[in-house]
Amino acid sequence: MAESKTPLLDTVRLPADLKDLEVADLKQVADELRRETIDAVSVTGGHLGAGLGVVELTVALHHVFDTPRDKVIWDVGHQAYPHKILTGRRDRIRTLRQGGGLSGFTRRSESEYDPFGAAHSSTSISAGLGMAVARDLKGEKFNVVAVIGDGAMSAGMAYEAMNNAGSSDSRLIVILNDNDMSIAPAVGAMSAYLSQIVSSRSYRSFRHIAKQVAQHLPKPLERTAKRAEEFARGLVTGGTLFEELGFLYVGPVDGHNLDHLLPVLKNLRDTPGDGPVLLHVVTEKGRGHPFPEASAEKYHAVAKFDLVTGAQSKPKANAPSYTHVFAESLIAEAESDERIVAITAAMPSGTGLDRFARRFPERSFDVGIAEQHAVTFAAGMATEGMKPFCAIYSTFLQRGYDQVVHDVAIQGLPVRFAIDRAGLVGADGATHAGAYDLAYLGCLPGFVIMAPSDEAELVHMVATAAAIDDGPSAVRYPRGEGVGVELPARGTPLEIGRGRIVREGSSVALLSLGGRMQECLKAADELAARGLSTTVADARFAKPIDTDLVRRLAAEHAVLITVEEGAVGGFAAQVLQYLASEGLLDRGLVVRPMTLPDRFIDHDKPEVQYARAGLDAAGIVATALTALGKDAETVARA
Ligand SMILES: Cc1ncc(C[n+]2csc(CCOP(=O)(O)OP(=O)(O)O)c2C)c(N)n1
Ligand SMILES: CC(=O)[C@@H](O)[C@H](O)COP(=O)(O)O
Ligand SMILES: [Mg+2]
Repeated sequence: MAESKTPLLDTVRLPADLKDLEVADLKQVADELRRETIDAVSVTGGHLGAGLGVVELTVALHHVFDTPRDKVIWDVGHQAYPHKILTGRRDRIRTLRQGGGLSGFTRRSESEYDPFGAAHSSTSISAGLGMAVARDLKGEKFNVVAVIGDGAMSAGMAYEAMNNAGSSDSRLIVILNDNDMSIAPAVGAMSAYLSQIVSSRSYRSFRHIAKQVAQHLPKPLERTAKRAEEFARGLVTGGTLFEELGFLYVGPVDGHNLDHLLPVLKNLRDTPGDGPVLLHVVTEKGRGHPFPEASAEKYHAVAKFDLVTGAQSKPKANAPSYTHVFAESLIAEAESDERIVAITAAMPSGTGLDRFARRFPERSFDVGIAEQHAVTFAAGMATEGMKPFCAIYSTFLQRGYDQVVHDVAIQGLPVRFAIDRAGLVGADGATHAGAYDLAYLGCLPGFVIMAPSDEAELVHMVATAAAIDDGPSAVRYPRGEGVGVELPARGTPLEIGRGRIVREGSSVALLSLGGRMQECLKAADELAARGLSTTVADARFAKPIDTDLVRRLAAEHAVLITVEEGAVGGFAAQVLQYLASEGLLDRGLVVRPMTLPDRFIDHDKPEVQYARAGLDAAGIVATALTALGKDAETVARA
């Protein structure tokens, strides 16, 4: 039998198995855990860099704390693969992000060692404080540890939580995992501030930290006086921002050095005290990656790869991605309009705006993970006559919703939203699905909402958005590659609220919005083969809808089916509202709205997710046949 490459890790099924190990053994477990993480991700693909950076921290936390009684909350959860391996999920680790397999993030339903589900960033301090306060109210005793990255620390939620925690008596341990990286290099004043702390102080030894902790964890009665003293000390010595917010700041500590980490964590665990503590650990994203020539940003998420050569097995692209086409179209528009500016919230490569930034560095803004700010920042620019394109994934724009309503829509400001990852996104699953934007934007007066049926349409829609100067607009498009159509050199603005007929028929009308067009065309072929002549129309606009087109389709067909990659309440709701208000449903027209179903769809290949949602050609055909009152067998025989 081949010798195991991970002999010591093989003896660790649960964190309890780490408890009695000596430091030297824990170091070996960490080395083996890193190897196992790399091996697993080479099979599944996924978020590799963040996990590799917290291998030692993960081992140390599970050795020192009594999980799952003590709660460890991983912010975002994309760094939790080593945690999953140590918490009873090693046997399924090679199913990460695959259909039916482990989630790529933490998830309460997956394990009692995941006390809080995540995937969107910067929630850990709020959730941790909630747990700590509940614990104290119930008179229970356990530790709560929130591990948050420097990138996640740029979001408003983290500050809202610290503001609350800093005035709370509840003990919460926040570990700031500072690797000086978000997905892209970390940006902003906070990042510069953290770098300044790290460079101005050498790593703190346990002796130093033990003294620091002993001095600064006052007994409850002395607390107020002590706080005043800390504040005064901060003014004199330039104490950290965290101290001034009411945290005990500990660090910086080398997050890869177990000799330092273990005693510091034990010290925090064993020293009674109230109020929050922040332990600043410094780590390297992608630490120990076998192919160090790749950049740290490339480590963030990888496709399956060959363990020997490092070659990633990405399927060959047959067409440019929508993201790429968006970026190139925006650059083309910006060449002739210097008012165009582009904003991303920490996703420069994901949104394609890294290309824009290379061409127009001074007109490009990465504001960090700060979607709420990104939206209102764009609104501010719009008031000054700039033409902001705010490029945010559909799922992350949810966080900026009040800003979209209050700062953009109500003021009628011409902010252009480039909403990437619309629809189902595959391996990231339900947390990242772009399911709701059609519903949450469609209800806002004055918004123009577009969705391209192919990448050439996207080029025209970017040009349309650039031309809309009297109110907000949005273009939403899916993850992944386009259809492979020829691209125009430059977009031509579309007539607002005007769709188009793609194929003429007579029995069934398929009114498609966005990326399901190819499935509609396949469905039309299949229906035609069964003798059912089918019209296929491209709505282009979810708002305002093309009422002439809807009226015509309703008048000329027995069945009208709308198809969209969005949740209930989106495009179909607009069409049904119109049909019902105009009395067009009163005379026997059969309408079927095809949306994402009213449930969350787990991670899987996108095509499987869509099939499960009934939004593939087969689902459309079945819907049409049922609407006509025919079953597939009868039609096939006829
Ligand atoms: C609200 C939100 N915006 C954007 C993202 C996309 N995102 C996932 S991880 C990440 C970087 C996080 O950086 P950091 O917290 O420092 O963790 P690291 O990957 O460096 O360990 C970003 C931008 C997200 N998950 N949630
Ligand atoms: C963890 C996270 O939120 C991002 O890394 C996300 O997984 C990126 O998704 P894309 O791969 O679609 O850019
Ligand atoms: Mg980071």
